Amino acid sequence: MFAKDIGIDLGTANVLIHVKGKGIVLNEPSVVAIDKKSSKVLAVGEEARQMVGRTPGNIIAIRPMKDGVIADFDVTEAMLRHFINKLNVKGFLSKPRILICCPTNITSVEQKAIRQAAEKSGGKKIFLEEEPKVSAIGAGMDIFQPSGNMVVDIGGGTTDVAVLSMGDIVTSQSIKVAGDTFDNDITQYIKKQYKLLIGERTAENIKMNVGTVFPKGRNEQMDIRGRDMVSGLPRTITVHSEEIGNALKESIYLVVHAAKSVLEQTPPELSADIIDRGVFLTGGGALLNGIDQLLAEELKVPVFISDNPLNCVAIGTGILLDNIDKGVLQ
Ligand SMILES: Nc1ncnc2c1ncn2[C@@H]1O[C@H](COP(=O)(O)OP(=O)(O)OP(=O)(O)O)[C@@H](O)[C@H]1O
Repeated sequence: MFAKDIGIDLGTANVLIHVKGKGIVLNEPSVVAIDKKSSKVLAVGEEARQMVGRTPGNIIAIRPMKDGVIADFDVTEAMLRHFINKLNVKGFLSKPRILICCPTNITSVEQKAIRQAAEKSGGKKIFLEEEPKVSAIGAGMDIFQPSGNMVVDIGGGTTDVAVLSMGDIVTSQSIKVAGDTFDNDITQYIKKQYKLLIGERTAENIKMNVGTVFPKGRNEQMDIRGRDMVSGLPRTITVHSEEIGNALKESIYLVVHAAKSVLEQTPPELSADIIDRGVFLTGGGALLNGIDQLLAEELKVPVFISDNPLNCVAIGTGILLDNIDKGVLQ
């Protein structure tokens, strides 16, 4: 009987689900809205994201996996179950195998609980895989050959840097500096410079539309609204690329530093391969303006933004599941 195997990118910012034969069927933010009094889940995904920063006192819209770790396990489990149930796995001809990629820093207890949540939702066999490996595969790298491949995956909560060869990670580093940190840097800068309070979503919009991390990068401006810290009233200001670039500088150099230290620990033969093939950027942070140019300048190797960086992990799960009979998953 044909089972539609399922791949899940359980990211701190977004959850993507890939179903064999269908491609990516679900792509939603990792947000859950909860009624504080009854602890009832009111909304999950995009519907819950619309509520962030806009809820009345008794409702909270939370990101259960903020900062690259599972901050609230019960809510993460409820979210995972909600998304799998949406696929109506129980209506499949036979139980699917489920491959889940989750944040790199989670504990073995959390891993076990994620497995159990997926099993309860109807999975026959559950596999967990490391995110940088799967994103490298999704970016089109052939990591199963005896040659060096380097990937820098900049997500919402973590940046994972890894050198892979023969299907496994040779050297790697994971830091809790990624998209959320950049948003927070922008919020703090606007607060300090303009005495203006802005929400999470405004900070993210500034990062995407005006932000740059390369000195000769884009030169844009944008009007933003927030609450004046002195008068308490709404106020509009205009921000420019250069000032946002300065606000992001410190965090970006932590990413550069992580990439450099992984390269420094890489065996020379594999380093030579990386010079030939270049470094691939995956995850939403790969879309940050100028990040490819900055890394190329600092690492002295070619750097490429992969096609569809936000989808690499989900695409990678599909490729692994297609090759499951070759023993690519344990
Ligand atoms: N155009 C863009 N410019 C800059 N950042 C962007 C852009 N598009 C998305 N992002 C950022 O990418 C991040 C989300 O990326 P992604 O979905 O790869 O993370 P994730 O897989 O959920 O997180 P993690 O890998 O930490 O678990 C968010 O911080 C988002 O703001």
